[in-house]
Amino acid sequence: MASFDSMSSYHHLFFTLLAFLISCLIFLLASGITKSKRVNLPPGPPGWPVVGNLFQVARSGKPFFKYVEDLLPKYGPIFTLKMGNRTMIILSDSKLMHEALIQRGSLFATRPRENPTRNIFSANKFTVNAAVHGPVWRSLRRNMVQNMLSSSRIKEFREVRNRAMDTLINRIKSEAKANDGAVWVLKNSRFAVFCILLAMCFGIDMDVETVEKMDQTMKSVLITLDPRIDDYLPILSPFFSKQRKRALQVRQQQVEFIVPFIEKRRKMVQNPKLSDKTAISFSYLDTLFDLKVDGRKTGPSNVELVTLCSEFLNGGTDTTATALEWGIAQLIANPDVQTKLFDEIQKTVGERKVDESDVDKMPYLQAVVKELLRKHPPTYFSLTHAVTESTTLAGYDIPADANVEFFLPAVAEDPKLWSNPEKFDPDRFVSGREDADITGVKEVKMMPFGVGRRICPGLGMATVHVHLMMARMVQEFEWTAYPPNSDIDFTGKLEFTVVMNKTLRAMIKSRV
Ligand code: HEM
Repeated sequence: MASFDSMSSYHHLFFTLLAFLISCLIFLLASGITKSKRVNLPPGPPGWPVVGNLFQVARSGKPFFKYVEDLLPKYGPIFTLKMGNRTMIILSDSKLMHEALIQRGSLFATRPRENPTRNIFSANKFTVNAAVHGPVWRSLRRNMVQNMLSSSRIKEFREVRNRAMDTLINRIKSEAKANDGAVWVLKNSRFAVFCILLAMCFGIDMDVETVEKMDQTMKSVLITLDPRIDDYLPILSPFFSKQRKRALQVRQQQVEFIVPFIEKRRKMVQNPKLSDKTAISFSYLDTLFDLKVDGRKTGPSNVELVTLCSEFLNGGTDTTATALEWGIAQLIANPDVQTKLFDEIQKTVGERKVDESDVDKMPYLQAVVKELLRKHPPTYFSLTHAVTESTTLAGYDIPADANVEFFLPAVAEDPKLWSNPEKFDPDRFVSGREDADITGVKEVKMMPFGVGRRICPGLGMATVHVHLMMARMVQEFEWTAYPPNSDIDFTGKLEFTVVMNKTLRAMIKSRV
């Protein structure tokens, strides 16, 4: 049986390869006759026919961001990588980013076509992040920004945040007690922010078990969304039928798990008497049930609601927790910064717990967080952009179907824009020596949240979360290296965000 199976898959492989080679030939002939002379793409490393640079990237053994970083000295501010049937144009220069995203913002404001797996999970681009620039995107984004993420709405969830912060501190305390003072930073921050977003999204405070199940569901979705080679070479898709089946299964599990929470909330909204004691007065779902989406007659279906809720949770969880992990690592490596921050907290709030309204009165905390987001943007690329119609930039063609990528660390560590960019130095912002508008309107010097029309709508809320967690964690504990006196390794690795290669475990000592 086994040998028959392998024979048939051998034939399968043979005919697919044959088809692949014939397609290569047709492609080469066709592109030779039609296009190659007309499109003046930015320069880039020479690639192979059809696959382009795909195998060079895959075989380099480097994370993609490292591969790109290593090409910068040679190819500079704008270059091309051909990844199978995708043309990727990578920007790494502050002025070009400003031109694309601010000066010519609406032209660069759309998203490229999705691969089939992403289409399943985005319900055919029915999310703020995946929608093309048009009426659906406008309706979904307006709703998210105005009805959920405006500063007045964010304030309404203050109690949810306070509860999550108390839980965070208690979890850290008990983990330290059980492990001679050692705690994992990413895992704990992630749990705290996930609890906040879950409550905001579904309108209930969830117990630990449900939170963990929800987390598992979200994680399996993110793993399924990892790019595969057939995303770039669709001709290879016959070899990935198992993965496609698995993606559909994961989607079904996600929908089956989340729809009951949606239905529960729907009933509560229709009949407030059904609310139980865990119910919160307002939620993201409430804004979505009857949402009018331009160009559509009906509101979102349950499957679409699952998609929009997942976007809300995924957008803000790993990004925020990643910032905390790098932040605590920097406080450990720079004890003078930690002391200065603690002194400011003490001076500002005294013995009571830090409240989010204190943040305005703590310029050093703000400087630490800003420096942290400059030095360690949680994602090294903004989400992929595309142009609404073919255009040129820096004298090169940008075709309408190209992926336009913005490499964020290149500007945040550009020695032409920053003094000592390598150094983690919050004082650069306090002394007035340097500054940067994070929205990039006048100039792009750092863009951890992107800039322009697609700028992260969660920016305001995310900064509240990072400031508050950082302040509470430093107010309660003194952070040092684990194992004691060891050096922190600041290399990063790509998971869903760029996290620390060696996940941060730290020693804490209670300050009270
Ligand atoms: C420290 C935390 C966060 C960071 C670093 C971050 C970063 C980013 C970046 C770089 C983009 C891409 C911008 C572009 O396409 O040019 C983005 C988009 C987005 N973010 Fe965030 N984000 C964070 C938190 C959040 C939160 C809390 C939410 C919501 C709950 C959120 C929801 C979104 C959405 C929906 C988009 C897509 C916007 C669009 O396409 O119009 N993010 N974010």
